[in-house]
Amino acid sequence: METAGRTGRVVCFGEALALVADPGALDDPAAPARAAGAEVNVALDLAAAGVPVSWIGRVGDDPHGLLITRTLAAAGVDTGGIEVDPAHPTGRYAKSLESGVDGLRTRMHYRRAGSAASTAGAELAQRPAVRERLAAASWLHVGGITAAVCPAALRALAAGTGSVGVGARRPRPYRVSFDVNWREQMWPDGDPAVVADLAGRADVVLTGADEADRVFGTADPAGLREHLPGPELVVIKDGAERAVAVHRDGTVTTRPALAVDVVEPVGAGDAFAAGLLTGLVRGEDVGRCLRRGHLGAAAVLVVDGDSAPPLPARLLDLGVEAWAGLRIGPGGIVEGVPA
Ligand SMILES: O=C(O)C(=O)C[C@H](O)[C@H](O)CO
Repeated sequence: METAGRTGRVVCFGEALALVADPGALDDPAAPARAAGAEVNVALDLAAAGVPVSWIGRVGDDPHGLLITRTLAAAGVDTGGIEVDPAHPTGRYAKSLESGVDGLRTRMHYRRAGSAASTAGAELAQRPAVRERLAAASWLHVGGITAAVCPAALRALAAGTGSVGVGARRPRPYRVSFDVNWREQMWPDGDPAVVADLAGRADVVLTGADEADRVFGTADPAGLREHLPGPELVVIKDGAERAVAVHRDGTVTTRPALAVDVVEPVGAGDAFAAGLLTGLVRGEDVGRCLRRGHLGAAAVLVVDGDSAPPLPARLLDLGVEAWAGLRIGPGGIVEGVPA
C-alpha cells in the first residue's frame, strides 16, 4: 500500500474514556483511572510500536481529561489536536468480572452520556489543528464507536470537505482504516447502516466474525466482499482462531492466532488494529501484518489494562510450527520459546 512521500503518521479519532479502577467509584469524576477508549488504545499501542501517531478528539476540563492527555503525551502520541471542553466531562467506564454460562466474563459499566466526546460537532473537521494533522498523515483510523459517540464530527469527516475526511476524493492523500466495533446498545434503532456505509468508504476494514454477521449479514470472506467491494483489505478476526484478510481481487491471506492464557480481553481488538496498522504503515506483506495484529492482541489479553506494547517483533519470523507451539501468559511466553 503506497503512502509515498508521507510521514507514516497515523491519526486516530474517537472517544477517550477514563478506565476507572474501582467500579464503585464510577461516579467520581476524579477517581483513579487509566487512559482508554478504542482509538486511544490504538494510539498508545502504535506509539509503543514506534509508529508516529496523533490522537484527536475532545476531553473534559477535568482530572480524567488531563490524565488521558498526559498519558498519551508520555507515550509519545501527538496531543496537539486534542480539544478541551469546559462544559462536559470526560467519559468514564469501569469493568467487572462476572460469572456467566461459559465462565468468567467482563462486564462494562459506562458513564459516557453527555461526555465531551459526544459534543464534538461538524466544526471538528474544520479545526486547523485537525486539518494540519490530516494533511500530513498517511492513515486516519476511526471506527464504529466513533460513529456512535461523535456522529456529527464523523459525518463531517465522512463528507470529505476538500482533501480531508473519510469520504474525501480518491485517491486520498492518506488511507482510512475502520474498525467496525459494533456496540448494539449504542444504536437504539438497531440499524447498522451508518457503520456499514462508513466501512464501505474505508481502505482497510477490521471486523470480528460475529459483528460482520450482525452488520453485513455474513462473515463469509467472499460474501463480505460483495457488501464491501471498495476497501483494499477486509480483515475478519475469528476470535482465538485466526485472522483472515480478503484482498480486493478476492484472494485471501490467513494467519492463525496465538494460544493465550487470557486475563481480560478488553482492548485486544484495538491492539490487533494497531499491530495490523504498524505493518501496513511500514509496507509489510499482509501475512506479516496479521501476525503483528496477533502479537499486539496477545499482549493486551494477558494484562488487565486496555493497552500494552506488542510482544517482541522477533516472533514475527517464526516458522509456522514454532508459531503454533507458542503459548502466551501474563509473564510473556509460557511455552515454545524460540532459540
Ligand atoms: O466498549 C466500548 O463501547 C468502549 O468504548 C470501550 C472500548 O472497548 C475501549 O476499547 C475500552 O478501552
